[in-house]
Amino acid sequence: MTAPLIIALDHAHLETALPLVEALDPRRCRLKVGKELFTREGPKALQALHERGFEIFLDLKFHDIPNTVAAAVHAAAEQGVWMVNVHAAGGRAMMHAARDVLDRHGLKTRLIAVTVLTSMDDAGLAEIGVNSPAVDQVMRLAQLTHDAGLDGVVCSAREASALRDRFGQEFLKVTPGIRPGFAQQDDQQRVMTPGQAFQAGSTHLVIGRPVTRAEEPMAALAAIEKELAEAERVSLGER
Ligand SMILES: O=c1ccn([C@@H]2O[C@H](COP(=O)(O)O)[C@@H](O)[C@H]2O)c(=O)[nH]1
Repeated sequence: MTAPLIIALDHAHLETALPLVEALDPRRCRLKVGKELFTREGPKALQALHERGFEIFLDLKFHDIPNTVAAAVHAAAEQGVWMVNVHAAGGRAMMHAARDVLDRHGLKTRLIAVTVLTSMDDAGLAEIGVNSPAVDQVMRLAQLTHDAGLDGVVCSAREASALRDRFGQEFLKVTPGIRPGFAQQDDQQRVMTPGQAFQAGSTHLVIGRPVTRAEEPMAALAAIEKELAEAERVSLGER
């Protein structure tokens, strides 16, 4: 199995993230840099992680007018990140513009779109005027994302099997909200365990606090890898 794990470096400073980074191995995982770390440290954080051999998912979830988002996606891709994302709710024209700028410049950075945040449940969606279950809204935004030619979506693992059925294995399903049995749910609503997520068809599992806040992060990571290997054995046995 090529490592499907993406560790979310939700640290305040590069300096506090580096001890964990030094313990990790680029063959075992990719790294996700999000709003907090990037806002404080900027491109130098990407450079430091690239120098250590990691592929980076720059998770800034761009959501603005097409011209602005395309320029931001271009800027991210120029820094050599493996993956970048936008909000699908920004709409078809915005996603087209982002796709187009990468294609015109021959940039291979994966471009994906956030459907419904994993911290949202049906009640939370209703509060913002979306009166359909999360899974329906995910499928609606994923269809738009697919039509706009993006490489995949951010969704919860709970929607992964429906997405696999409609769009196939190649369309990326990047799933945060992963909670192993030993971890707390925190602010996540639509959660699954690593094994369940793998079996449901997640192509990449984003994991933050269950590893980064664990008393022994490397032991937590090893337990997750063991669970994934077991899930893979089961799924191979089923074929
Ligand atoms: O729908 C989404 C989109 C992004 N995230 C990000 O993933 C990680 C999850 O961290 P945990 O500590 O494992 O909860 C975090 O960086 C979020 O910004 C998400 O959770 N849900």
